[in-house]
Amino acid sequence: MTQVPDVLKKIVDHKQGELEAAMAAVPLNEIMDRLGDLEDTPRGFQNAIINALGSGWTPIIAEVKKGSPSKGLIRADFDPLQIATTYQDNGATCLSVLTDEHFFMGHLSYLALIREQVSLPLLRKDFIFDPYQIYQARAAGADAILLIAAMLDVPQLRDFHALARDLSMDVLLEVHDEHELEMALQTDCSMIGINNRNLRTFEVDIATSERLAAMVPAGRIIVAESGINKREEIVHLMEKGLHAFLIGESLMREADVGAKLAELVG
Ligand SMILES: O=P(O)(O)OC[C@@H](O)[C@@H](O)c1c[nH]c2ccccc12
Repeated sequence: MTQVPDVLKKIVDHKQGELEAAMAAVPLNEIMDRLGDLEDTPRGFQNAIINALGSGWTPIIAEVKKGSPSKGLIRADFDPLQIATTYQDNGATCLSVLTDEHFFMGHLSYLALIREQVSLPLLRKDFIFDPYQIYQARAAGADAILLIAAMLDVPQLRDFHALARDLSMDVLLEVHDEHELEMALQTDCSMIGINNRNLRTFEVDIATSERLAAMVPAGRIIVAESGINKREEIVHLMEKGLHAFLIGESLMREADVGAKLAELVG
């Protein structure tokens, strides 16, 4: 692991406490029992993206996001289920659901709430550093998890990816520079997210996606993450080899979320 950005350190420190409380309340063996009883199987997150691409559709992973550490409250009138339904009705391919409570104003329970009413595959968007969180994600109704290279080492990335696959979930492995991309390429994770947001400065530069995508060998799905506002940016990034787009804030800021998503899907 290289230098972990301060904000990630702060988040992980806080989450360590939350994790201990969760493990005390619901021990891992109980979660495992629940998983054994789960009737539903994960929805193919990566397959939904591949199918969209195959039919000439722009794959957008629309994010259910109330706030963030850099922006504070993004949307005051926040109803996760209503937003998820609007995303589904307006052409989203998959959904990303923030489950971090303290920094992103999300909740783990949003996954099950949304899953009941919406048929799109769901990504648990959180900061994962312990296998417990991966089991917890599946039990809560996630179809895929996010792994962040900036806060894990290569053996962890490999192990966590393998565990997610054992539980039939997909993995979006997030990188934001060349070094992290090299780490990602040492795993067989087939879906790589390129975060345009620098976690040290919070600055967003869409050129990051373009620069790093050029270094990804064929055969992996490449997702551009953060700071995407316009259809033209998506068209440009598609020409540069990006396959899918993870978009939160520019949707959540609109009064008419559905119209904005329809415009981005094109
Ligand atoms: O709201 P934006 O700029 O469209 O970005 C969405 C998503 O990329 C961002 O929320 C994100 C990317 N990686 C993360 C890791 C944790 C929490 C959040 C994120």
